[in-house]
Amino acid sequence: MGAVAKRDVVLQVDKLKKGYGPVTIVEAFSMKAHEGEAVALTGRNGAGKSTVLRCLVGADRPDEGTVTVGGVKVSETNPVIRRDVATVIDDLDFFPDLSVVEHLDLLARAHGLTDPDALVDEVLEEVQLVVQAGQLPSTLSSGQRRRLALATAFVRPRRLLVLDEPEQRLDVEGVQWLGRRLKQELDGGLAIVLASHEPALLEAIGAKQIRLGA
Ligand SMILES: Nc1ncnc2c1ncn2[C@@H]1O[C@H](COP(=O)(O)OP(=O)(O)OP(=O)(O)O)[C@@H](O)[C@H]1O
Repeated sequence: MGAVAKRDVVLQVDKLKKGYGPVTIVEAFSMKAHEGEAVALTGRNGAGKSTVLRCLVGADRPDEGTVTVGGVKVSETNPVIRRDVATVIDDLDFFPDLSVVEHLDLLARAHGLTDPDALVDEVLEEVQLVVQAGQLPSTLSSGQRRRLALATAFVRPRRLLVLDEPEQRLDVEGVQWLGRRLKQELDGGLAIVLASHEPALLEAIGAKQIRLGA
């Protein structure tokens, strides 16, 4: 029997508590995600999945508890965290006057890739936005905007991928593609944490499931 390689912990959450006003949404929430591991948050609408994900990427500050990535405490402004964590939590904050290809090129360069053309072309092909490469985000269909948001995660360095319902608005083939793509990422050693209502996607990537709420 071959030895199983020891996988490093990428994300560690300890006793996270987060609420809004007097309402506690999550409490005493702890989890880990190792290299090559997918962890899915499931549960009903309003259970707190997005709330947890926002705390994981530093977009929201926990009321209590700690979140670390590679041993470094998470904050959105920490350059180590910004380098290591690729996030697709929503797809609304595009620059209105940059085309699809310019978005991907800018992002890749901002993360230190000096000649990203080949990678950007490859990712555009993969998300089927080659024809739309010159369009502004506002002219894309809703599913195409989702594809662009997902593409942004694949043109930059990453150790941890955090995705909020990545299957949203994708067509059937798109969801199947996403399953295959995320599996490749896992095989390459990435850790993935996602919220999802799509059991087929979770099965495709062999995600460990954590159910929030009742
Ligand atoms: N900024 C906010 N102010 C007040 N309440 C909020 C805020 N953000 C979220 N909530 C509440 O927190 C709860 C959890 O919301 P959250 O978006 O985390 O749920 P979710 O599990 O991701 O749901 P869904 O499956 O519908 O996406 C909801 O009751 C929501 O109304």
